[in-house]
Amino acid sequence: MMTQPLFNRMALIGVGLIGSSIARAARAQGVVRSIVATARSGPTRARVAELGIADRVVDTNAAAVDGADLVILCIPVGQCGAVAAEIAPRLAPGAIISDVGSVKAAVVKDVAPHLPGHVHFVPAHPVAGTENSGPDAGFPELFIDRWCILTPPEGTDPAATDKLATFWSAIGANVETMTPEHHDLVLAITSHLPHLIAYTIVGTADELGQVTRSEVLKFSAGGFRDFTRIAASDPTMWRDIFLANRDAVLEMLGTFGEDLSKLTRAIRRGDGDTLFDLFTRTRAIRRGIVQIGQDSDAPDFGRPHQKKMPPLPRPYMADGE
Ligand SMILES: NC(=O)C1=CN([C@@H]2O[C@H](COP(=O)(O)OP(=O)(O)OC[C@H]3O[C@@H](n4cnc5c(N)ncnc54)[C@H](O)[C@@H]3O)[C@@H](O)[C@H]2O)C=CC1
Ligand SMILES: O=C(O)C(=O)Cc1ccc(O)cc1
Repeated sequence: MMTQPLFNRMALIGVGLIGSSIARAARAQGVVRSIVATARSGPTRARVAELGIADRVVDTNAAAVDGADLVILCIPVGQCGAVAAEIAPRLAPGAIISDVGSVKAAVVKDVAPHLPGHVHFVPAHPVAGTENSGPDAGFPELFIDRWCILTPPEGTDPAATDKLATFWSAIGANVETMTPEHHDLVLAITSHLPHLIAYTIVGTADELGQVTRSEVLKFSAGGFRDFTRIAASDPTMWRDIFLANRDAVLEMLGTFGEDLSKLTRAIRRGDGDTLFDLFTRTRAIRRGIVQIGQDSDAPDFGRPHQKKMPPLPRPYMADGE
């Protein structure tokens, strides 16, 4: 019985946390025959070559996609349109073009118009990550038991979507398909707003000047410490996410603001019942999430070396297994 890679040549444009994790996981699972990688900066390309996580490192995005049957953009969402324009003339007929961006509707709008009719565009978002960036931050187990959401535009060949779903399953993810708009609404509340809150609270604490550096460290065993981890996330990536998902984030912020006002009023009035009822409900929600097992403690993501990783799934076996 032969183990057949799912793709012949995978091109990764951008080899930071996500790109390098895909490279490591895809190689570990034998899902691709070879990996070509590129990144915008020379030092990153040199580091990727040094780490040996790709078979070939090339200098330009256009050169990277030559002959690739899978191309994944692993770059900030604000860069996707320009990069699609750069690579479009060199894309091989039948290739699957995907991305890993945290926002989907804007990426579809920016990328799709540049792509030739002879390729398949299947956007994706692995809902897995950490606050760290760059090729050294990646690890092959990142996607295990995490969701990967595919948002194929209408009219996408279902066989291409299925093939990309198989790829993500092979590197450990649970795959779900939805529209880009639905994705953006859900992620606005589950991921984007929490990051905005973390950036705000850490910024506010800093501005108030009520905590010195040493006191933050000393007393950060509680919630604030978790916020500082999230608020250490990449500024370029998160600037792009908020600009690209503006409408959904603003909608969620509106609701959040109303709820915050209700809590403010309850505190001002000494209305303990309102506080207690909410905290009881949210505790049950957290316990439900943990039982479902789709999410573990977020702080652990940031310290993968301290986390006991589940075993990798067995190598991908193509037809004839
Ligand atoms: N960091 C996280 O936890 C997660 C990030 N994502 C998404 O994945 C994407 C990448 O994020 P990370 O890997 O964390 O970023 P990163 O900062 O670690 O890596 C980004 C890579 O893109 C390259 N790059 C930037 N602009 C480029 C261009 N124009 N051409 C070629 N290369 C370019 C950089 O050189 C770098 O190698 C983003 O769109 C982000 O929204 C998705 C899930 C989780
Ligand atoms: O580090 C964390 O807690 C994250 O939430 C990582 C993350 C960041 C962006 C995504 O689109 C998905 C996951």
